[in-house]
Amino acid sequence: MAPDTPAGPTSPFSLSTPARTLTVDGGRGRFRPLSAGGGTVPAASAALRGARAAGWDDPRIVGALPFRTQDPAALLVADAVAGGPRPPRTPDDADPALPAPRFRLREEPSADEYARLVAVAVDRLSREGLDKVVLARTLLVELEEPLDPARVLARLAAENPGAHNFAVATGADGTGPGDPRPVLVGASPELLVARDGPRVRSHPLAGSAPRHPDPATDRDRAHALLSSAKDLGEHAFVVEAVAERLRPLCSRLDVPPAPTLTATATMWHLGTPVAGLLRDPLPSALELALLLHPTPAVCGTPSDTAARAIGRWEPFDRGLYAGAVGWCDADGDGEWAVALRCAEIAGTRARLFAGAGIVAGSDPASEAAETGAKFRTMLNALGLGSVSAAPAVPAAPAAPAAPVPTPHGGHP
Ligand SMILES: C=C(O[C@@H]1C=C(C(=O)O)C=C[C@H]1O)C(=O)O
Repeated sequence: MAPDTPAGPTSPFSLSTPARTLTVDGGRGRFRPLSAGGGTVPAASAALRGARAAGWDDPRIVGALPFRTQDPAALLVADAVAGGPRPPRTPDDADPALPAPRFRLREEPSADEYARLVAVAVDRLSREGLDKVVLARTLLVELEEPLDPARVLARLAAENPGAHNFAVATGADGTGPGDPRPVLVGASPELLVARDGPRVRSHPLAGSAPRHPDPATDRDRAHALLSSAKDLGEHAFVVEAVAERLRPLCSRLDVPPAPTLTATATMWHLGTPVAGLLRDPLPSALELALLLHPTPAVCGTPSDTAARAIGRWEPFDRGLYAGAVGWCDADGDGEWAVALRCAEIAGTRARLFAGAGIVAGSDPASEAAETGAKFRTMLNALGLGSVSAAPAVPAAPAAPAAPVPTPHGGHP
């Protein structure tokens, strides 16, 4: 395993980015859940003050904010261990010799059902008063051996060196008696917000195309994305929303007039790096994350209408998926990534999430293929890279004798 393996199996929080790693030592570290009462921001300030008064070295709020603001967050106040930049990848990181595990898959909803849902959404957008809505689907994977979140995280970090790689104990109950608590593990390509003193940054993404193994086709896809009117329009909603929220707080805000390409191992995205200088009194990174979330990259435009449509149209609860994962220290500095390209792991089960922005010009089959391609990040990290590639979701391999048991409470 990588020498910088960011967390032991019991670590309740680990985040590793190209700039730093941040880990809560599950064995010896000091941490406690952030009490939900009285609002997140006052609770965070009180917890940080208390921890400082008690002599903690470097108390931070760490964890995850849910997609729906009314759902429970998974936040801790912790004496986190900060490390430097991630060392370069070692050949061992990717576990090349590991045999593909035996597994079963179930889609919720299936790629076809999802495409039908997208068609209905496209049809109803204007009647619902929506310019954009982000619709997601899930993939349930059941393996024979329990998954080790730390190992999955190490593989994600090896395969996605530019990402915000995270593992966060969700705080939810396990899915059955004796089941371990679920951990949200993922490799997000998207920076919701980072604050360093008065400097603020955000890197919204929207508009996507799957990578292709042939370099020429891969380049063609990237160029097509950069000039796609549908994707540029879908992207503009996100940048406008982020700029609109940040501008009143900033003495200066730089918003490039056009997006550039961001590449992950599996996807091309349109991205716009937004940077600014905050005015006094400086909002904390946690306040900024709560202010910006949910952006139209994961929700839609207008935001409230899109959130309600997602609640009606998606046949599952997002929980922490499409929320935000990150940290905020006692000075208010911090960094929050959008919780994407992730899975909730509990024991032998993983629930993968992937969504796509739907606008008037969306093609249902392409959006289904896009979500299929987005699953690849987690499938690869689970050792299921050989599962046939996108377009849609891979067919189940030969073998399943019995149906996959319900892996997620409340979804028969
Ligand atoms: C919703 C997801 O991704 C988001 C949606 C994108 C899009 O619609 O093009 C691109 C990047 C992300 O902001 C996801 O990965 O699940």
